[in-house]
Amino acid sequence: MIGVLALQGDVREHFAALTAAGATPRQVRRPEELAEVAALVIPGGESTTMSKLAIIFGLLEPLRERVRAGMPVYGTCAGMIMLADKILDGRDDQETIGGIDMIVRRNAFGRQNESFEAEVDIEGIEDGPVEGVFIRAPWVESVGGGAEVLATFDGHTVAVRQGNVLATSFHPELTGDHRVHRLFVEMVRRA
Ligand SMILES: NC(=O)CC[C@H](N)C(=O)O
Repeated sequence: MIGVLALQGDVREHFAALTAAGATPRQVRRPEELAEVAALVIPGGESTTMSKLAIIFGLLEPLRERVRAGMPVYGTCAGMIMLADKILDGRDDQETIGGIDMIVRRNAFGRQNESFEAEVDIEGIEDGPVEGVFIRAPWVESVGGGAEVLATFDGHTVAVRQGNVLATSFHPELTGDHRVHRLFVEMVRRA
């Protein structure tokens, strides 16, 4: 059973992608719901709003604890920002869950290009590149020793994995290509 953090963002699209990848998704809005899932997807959306709502719903600390305890998590775009140990260009009061030893810059591609698509080769994904949908997307400015870079675009890191935590700058849930979700479901099965 894989939860989708349903505070804000493209929750429905992740539900569809996870279902297509063979998982059973559940909405997570409350700590009790978090306790019932084995893994979690953090959708794209707006990380400042997600941060605020996670605090209001009493989820921030429980999320940090579960990630520290090894729960598999996958974050796309705003979800990637939520999984960064440190962010740049965030709001002053913006909190993250953390989990990946990386510095992520919010809206990094956005300054050049609000929204675009590009082919991205991802380590561990076979049968060619995925179509990366970038929407006011962050990039990974730097990663620490424990984090593994899985993909770059235009010289910038756009997919990272550290142990059971996976993050992409782009939105595979919007493409109908479920290979990244299948990769995550595999990670969950092996965890
Ligand atoms: N597509 C997205 O998730 C955009 C992320 C958004 N720019 C943020 O800072 O949270």
